[in-house]
Order: sequence, then C-alpha cells, then structure tokens
Amino acid sequence: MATGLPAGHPAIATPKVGVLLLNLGTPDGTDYWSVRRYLSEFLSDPRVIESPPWLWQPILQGVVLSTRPQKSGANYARIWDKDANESPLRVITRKQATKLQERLGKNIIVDFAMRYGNPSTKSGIEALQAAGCQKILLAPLYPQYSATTTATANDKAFDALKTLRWQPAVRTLPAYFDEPAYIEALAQSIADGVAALDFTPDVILTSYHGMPVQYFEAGDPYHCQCLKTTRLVREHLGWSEDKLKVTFQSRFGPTKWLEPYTDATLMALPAEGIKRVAVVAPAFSVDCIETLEEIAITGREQFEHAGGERYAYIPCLNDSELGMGMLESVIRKELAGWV
Ligand SMILES: C=CC1=C(C)c2cc3[nH]c(cc4nc(cc5[nH]c(cc1n2)c(C)c5CCC(=O)O)C(CCC(=O)O)=C4C)c(C)c3C=C
Ligand SMILES: [Fe+2]
Ligand SMILES: [Fe+2]
Repeated sequence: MATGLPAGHPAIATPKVGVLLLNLGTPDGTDYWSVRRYLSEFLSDPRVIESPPWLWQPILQGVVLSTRPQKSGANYARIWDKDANESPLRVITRKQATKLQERLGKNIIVDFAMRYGNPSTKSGIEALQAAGCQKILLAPLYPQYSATTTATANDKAFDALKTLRWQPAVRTLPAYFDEPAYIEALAQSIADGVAALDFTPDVILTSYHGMPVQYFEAGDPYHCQCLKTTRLVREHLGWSEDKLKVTFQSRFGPTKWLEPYTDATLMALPAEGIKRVAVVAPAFSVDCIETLEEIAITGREQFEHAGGERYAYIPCLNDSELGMGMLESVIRKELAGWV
C-alpha cells in the first residue's frame, strides 16, 4: 500500500488522542502466590510505605508476605467475580473503559491499566501508542488526590514514558473531589441508595480509605479533600452533620491512621442509640475488596454484633449511568483543546 513515505521509512500511524484509565491493581487470582506477588509489588512502593527499604523490606519479605497473602486471599475469594474469574476491581474498571469508549467516540482511544499487576501501565501506554496516539490523557481514577495513589500512578506512567524514543504529549487528570459533576453523581447515588432501602438510616457514613497520620502531617492533601467531598455532598443534599459523617477504613500496620476509624464507629454507634446505618465509600471509583469485603460484609458483621439492627452498603459509582456520565464530564474537561 502506498503510504507517501520514502522507501525504508518507519511506518507512522494517523495521529490520535488516547485516554488511559489508571486504577490501583489487584491480584490475578486468590491463591497464595498471586496475592503475594501483588502485595509484594504494592507494598514495596515507597510512595505507599515511606519507611526506608533497609528497615521495611526484611519485615515485608518476612512476616508480612508469609502471613498476609493467605488472609487477603481468603477475603478476595469472598468477593471474586466467578463468571469472569477476575477481581471485581479489574472487571468493573474494564467495563468503565468500554463504556467510556462508546461515549467518547472513535476519534479518541480509551484503554485501562493498573499501577500494580496487570494490565500494566507500560503495556497500556504502548498499546495506545501503537494505535497512533500522540496525545494521551493519563486518568488516575481517584477522586481525592494522595501521593499514595494518584502520584504513584502518574510516576509509573512517566517511568514507561522514559523508555520511549518518540514520546506522546501527556496530560494528567487532576483529582475531582470537588468537581460539581462528581459531587452531583455521588449525592444522587446516595439519595437513590437510601430511597431504595426498606428502612430509613439514622446515619450515613462516608467511609474513605485511610492513610497514616504522618503522611497527612507531611502535607498530603487527601484528608482535606475527603472532608470537602462530604461537606459538598451534605450541602447538596441539605443534610446535617449528624446525618452524613466521615470515617476512615482499611488501616494497615501499627501506626496511627486518620480517624475516626470506620470499624470502631460501626461498633460504637449502637450504644449511642444509632441502630440503622448506611455506608458509602466515595474514595473508590469501583467496588473492590475494600468495599465489598471490608464494608459490605465485615462492616455489617461488626455493626450487628455490637447491637445494630439494619445495615446497608451503597455501591460505588462503578460503570452505572451516573458514574459514566460523571467520568465523561471530568475527562472531557481535561481533553479541551485536544479534541
Ligand atoms: C500503607 C498502606 C496503604 C495506603 C497508604 C493506602 C492508601 C489508599 N489505598 C486506596 C485504594 C485501594 N487500596 C486497596 C487495597 C489495599 N490497600 C492497602 C494499603 C494501603 N492503601 C493494602 C495492603 C491493600 C490490599 C488489601 C488486602 O491485602 O487486604 C484497594 C483494593 C484493591 C483490590 O484488589 O480490590 C484500593 C482500591 C486509596 C484510595 C488510598 C488513599 C489513601
Ligand atoms: Fe489501599
Ligand atoms: Fe484537613
């Protein structure tokens, strides 16, 4: 086929714009070695565990990785998508990419990749480049910025870009914790979730993934962005501070993490006369082990064991119409001038 290029010239694809959805990552299976591989990569990231490697690596490779993969693997098994034989985080992120592709049209190429595990960020960038993308929007799917999530997702992408002779132009999606499209979608999903229940919750918890207090003190804005998201949702719904509360979940390790803790709150509420609660997890763009196992299953057990009577978990925005409308809106905003 005539390309208009001189003989022997490398092939050049028609220039396109790409969007790479970036999520955290997840194990390939629930067995010991799959979970161990994933946790080893994840917990070796100095953005996630800031202790010096000479101190942390022996602990990680010793006690942590000899015990945690069994425990986490059993938890993953409770929430595994058996039809897809994949972790829900990957199944739902893939659906988001497919639906976003339909919404953005064929002039933009959408793909997804993970910070840890598969599909790797490097393979995502290479696939977009092979499809002719000379401009790529990297879109870490974290509404609230944290060095432990957003920054490390971008770092990994830039590591891959470092290896390319012909680099695409890149933009990164900023955190969207206060974007009206996100606040409206989140508020609507909470209102719809509550309206669908056969009871009226006394309290709704917005349960965010936690982080060590030290990271907050060192300047990570995550905590402030979480508080602002909940305040804006509360204002949007016209609810009081007593009705929509903030808690932090998923504590890891012995240090002090952001408080109040979700599990301690769920166990304390019944004694305060709060016997009906609903929980939503706004820091997660898709349901995953931290929401489906820790909140929907274990959180219910903790609350009911403490005397709670009614409990509901309101799902993440996932690939719902509401969620996809929100993602399309925040992504289109960042593509301005490119498309
Ligand atoms: C120091 C440890 C951790 C920090 C800091 C942290 C921050 C953080 N994480 C998310 C989102 C997710 N985390 C997930 C799993 C997960 N997170 C940690 C540790 C830290 N996270 C661990 C050890 C695990 C593995 C779970 C386990 O072994 O039980 C996931 C889910 C992955 C899945 O496969 O389903 C997500 C998503 C955010 C938003 C965040 C911000 C502060
Ligand atoms: Fe985490
Ligand atoms: Fe703050």
